[in-house]
Amino acid sequence: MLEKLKEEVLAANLELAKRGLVNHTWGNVSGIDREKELIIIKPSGIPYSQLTIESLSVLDMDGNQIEGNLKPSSDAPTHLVIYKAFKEIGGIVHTHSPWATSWAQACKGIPPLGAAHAEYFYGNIPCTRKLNEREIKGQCEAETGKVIVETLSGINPLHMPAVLVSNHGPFTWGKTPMDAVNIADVLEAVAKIAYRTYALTPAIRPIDSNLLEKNFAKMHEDFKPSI
Ligand SMILES: O=C(CO)[C@@H](O)[C@H](O)COP(=O)(O)O
Repeated sequence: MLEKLKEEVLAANLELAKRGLVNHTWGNVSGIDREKELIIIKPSGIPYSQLTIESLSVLDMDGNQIEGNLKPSSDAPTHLVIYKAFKEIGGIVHTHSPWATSWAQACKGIPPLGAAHAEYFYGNIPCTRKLNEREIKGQCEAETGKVIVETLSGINPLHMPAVLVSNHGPFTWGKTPMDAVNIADVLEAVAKIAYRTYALTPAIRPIDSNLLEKNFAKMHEDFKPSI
């Protein structure tokens, strides 16, 4: 089971690079084995072109390294906090993809402006509050996870599978690592389209709530629309 998950995490990391969602060594994908309570994550600072099964880091839920000789991603504490809070997810992606990161750096959520957004995200893609000085000087990556969980409070994470971290970039998730990559890809497109929509019509209003429901329901069998 862990070997299969390693294959999935490697494939998802390589796909992230193939789709142009990451530059240099930025970003990372992880996956979780809920039975064994272990996560597998990209090693820190390693180019995507050099990734192998053996280079991946296996961590327990306290962040202790169980397998792998390389340093795990510096974002591992963020991933761990998210996995502990969102039990229904199996994979997490972090990127600095330019359009989504532009919104994150501007500390702005992305309102639902059209059907493409509504098929994947049920409402405004939220942006976290900024970390305070104590959080930045403390365990900043774990605090980033906490502020993500705080931002998604009361929201089904599979209905809002993305967040923008203020002054940083996007995190996305899904049932599998590859699902989280697909969401990162859609998020980047939605962020670009929304930016251009505002450029054309700065006073644009969000999509009608009935249209939001209808489009979201089309893609999510578990979602029961009120109309
Ligand atoms: O956002 C950050 C750093 O703030 C990271 O996503 C880096 O882009 C990659 O870090 P490593 O996974 O290589 O440690």
